[in-house]
Amino acid sequence: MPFDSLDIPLSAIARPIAAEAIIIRDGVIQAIANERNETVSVLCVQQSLLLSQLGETLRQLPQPYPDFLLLDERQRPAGLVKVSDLLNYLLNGWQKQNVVLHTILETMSEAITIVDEQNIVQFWNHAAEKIYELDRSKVIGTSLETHFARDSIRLKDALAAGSSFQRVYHVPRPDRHVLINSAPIKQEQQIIGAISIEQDITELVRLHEELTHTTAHLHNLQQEMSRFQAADDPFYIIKGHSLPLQSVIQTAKKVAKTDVTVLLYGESGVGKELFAQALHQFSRRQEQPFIAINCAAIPAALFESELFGYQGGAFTGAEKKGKPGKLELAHGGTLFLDEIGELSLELQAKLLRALQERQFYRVGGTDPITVNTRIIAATNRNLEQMVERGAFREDLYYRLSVFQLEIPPLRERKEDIPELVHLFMQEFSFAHGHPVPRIAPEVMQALTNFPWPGNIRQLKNVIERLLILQEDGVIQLEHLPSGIRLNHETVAPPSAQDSAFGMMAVQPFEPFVADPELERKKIVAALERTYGNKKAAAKLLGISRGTLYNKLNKYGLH
Ligand SMILES: Nc1ncnc2c1ncn2[C@@H]1O[C@H](COP(=O)(O)OP(=O)(O)OP(=O)(O)O)[C@@H](O)[C@H]1O
Repeated sequence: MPFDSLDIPLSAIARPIAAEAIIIRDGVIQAIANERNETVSVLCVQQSLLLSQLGETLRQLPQPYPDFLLLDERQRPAGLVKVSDLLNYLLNGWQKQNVVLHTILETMSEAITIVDEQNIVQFWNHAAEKIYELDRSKVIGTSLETHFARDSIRLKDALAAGSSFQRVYHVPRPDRHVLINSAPIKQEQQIIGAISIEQDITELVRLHEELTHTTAHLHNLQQEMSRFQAADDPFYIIKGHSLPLQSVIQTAKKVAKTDVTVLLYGESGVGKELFAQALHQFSRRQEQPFIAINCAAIPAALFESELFGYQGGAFTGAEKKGKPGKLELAHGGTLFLDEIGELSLELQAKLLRALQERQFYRVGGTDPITVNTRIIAATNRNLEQMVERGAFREDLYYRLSVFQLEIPPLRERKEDIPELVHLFMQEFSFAHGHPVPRIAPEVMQALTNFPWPGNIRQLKNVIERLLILQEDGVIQLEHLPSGIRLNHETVAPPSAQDSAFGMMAVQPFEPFVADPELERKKIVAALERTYGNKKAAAKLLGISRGTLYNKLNKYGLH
C-alpha cells in the first residue's frame, strides 16, 4: 500500500478464478463455487475501492463477510478477493502508515499533543517531553489537567468548540512561550479528540527581550552622545537620573553662575570633584583655569608654599626665581580645595586670612598679591561637628559654606546603579578592547542591593574587576567580590522603593514566606526572569533546586 494512498488496489490482492466456477442466474452473477465445489455468495466490486467506501460497503453486508468477486471495466469477472487476504493487506498497510506517521511526529521539533474526547492524552512526542520536561510515560493516559493549570490548556477550546486556531501565542507555564496550532479531530462530524502543535519560542522571546534592552540602552547612549556633541551641559559627565542626584544638579547649576563660595559635602567617591569641575565649567569663569589642591595629600610643611607660592630663594631647594601658588594660578578661575577637613588649624588661619582680605603673600615674599579666585571646597567630614570639637575654625567654616551642596551617597539613589554599571561596563570594555559582556540578572540585583561605602569610585573598581574576571561574555555571581556576594545572600527583603524600578523585578527570596500567594508570585517572577531556567531561578531565589521543585509541585507550577 503506498504511504499516501487511500485506494485499495483490489486486482493486486485478487486470486485467479476459473470461468466455470462462476454461477450466473437470470444473467446476474449470483455466486461462485469454491475449491470444494460449494456455493459461496459473493460481492461484486470494481477494480479498486476507496477505504472510505470499504467501510460503508462492509456495513451493509451480513456477517461473516463474503468474499469479493472482482469485475473488470467491462463488468466481466476478473478474480476473487478473499476477505482474509483483504484484511491482511489492510493490516500490513496500516502498520506501514503507522510507522511513517510515528516517525514524522517524533522527528518534528514542535511539541505534539493528541487528546481524546475526554481530554486524555493519547500521544505526546519527544519534543513535548523536552519542552515540558515531562516524560510520556507520565502523561499518556492521564488528563492534561494533572500537569497544567486548567485555564492554560488551549486544546480544550479545540475540543469544546470544535474550532481550529493557528499561531496563537501562549504561555502554558511561566517558563515557556509557545505558538500553538490546534484543531479538533473529527470522524464523520463527530469530535473524537484534538491535536495541538506547539512551537517553542522561549529562546526567541528571550532574545527579543535582550534586543529590546540593548536597543533601549543604545538609545540612551545616543541621547548622551547628542548631549555631548552639543557640549553645552558640563554636568553631563555626572551620570544618573535619580531624583536626589538630579535635584542637586539643578541647584548646582543655579549657584554655578554666581561667584559664591561652595562647600561640597558627601561621602568619599560620590563625585564631589566631578561636581566641582562641572560648577566651574558652567560658570562665567569656564575659560579661566580650574586648579585643584588636595589638602590631605600635601604635607603640612609644603601646603603653605603650594597654596601661596614662594619668593625666589625663600628656602633651600626652592627655585631661584620663585613659584606662584595655586591660589595665584587660579586667578580669574576656580580653586578647588579638596578634603578641606584635613587642613591643620594653623593653615586654616592662613587660608581664612587670604580669603577675607582677598590678598596674600608668597612664602618669603613682601609684596601682597591680589587675586580674583573663586573657591570651591569639598569634604567628607562633618565640619559642624569638627567646629564643635574645636578641630575646625568656625569663621573659616562660615566663610566656606556660604552655599552647601550635599551629594547623596549611591545607596540613597540605587536606581542610578544599573545605568552606572552599564556605563562603566562600556567604558572599560572599550579600554580593554573587549566586547561588552552580558550581566546575569542576579548580578545586577546584587550590585543594586549593595550599600557601596566607597560609592561610585568603588563601583567603578568592581566593574573593572568583573570585566577582567568574566567568562564567555557573561558576568555571573561568582565573579563578584565576596563582600557583595555575601550581602546578596543575606540581604533584607525588598523595600517599596526597590520595586519601583524594572531591574529589580525579582527580589531576594525569604525562605519562610508566611503568605503562600506572595511566595508563589516570587517563584513565578524568578522563572520569568530566568526564562524558565530552574537552576538559575533557584539561585536567584536563594533556595536549592530540590526546594524549588517541591514548591513548583506545591503551587502546581508546571
Ligand atoms: N555621577 C557620576 N557619574 C559618572 N562617574 C562618576 C559619578 N560620580 C563619580 N564618578 C566617578 O567616580 C570616581 C570618584 O569621583 P570623585 O573623585 O569626584 O569623588 P569624590 O567625592 O571627590 O571622592 P573623594 O571624597 O574620595 O575625593 C571618579 O572616577 C569619577 O569620575
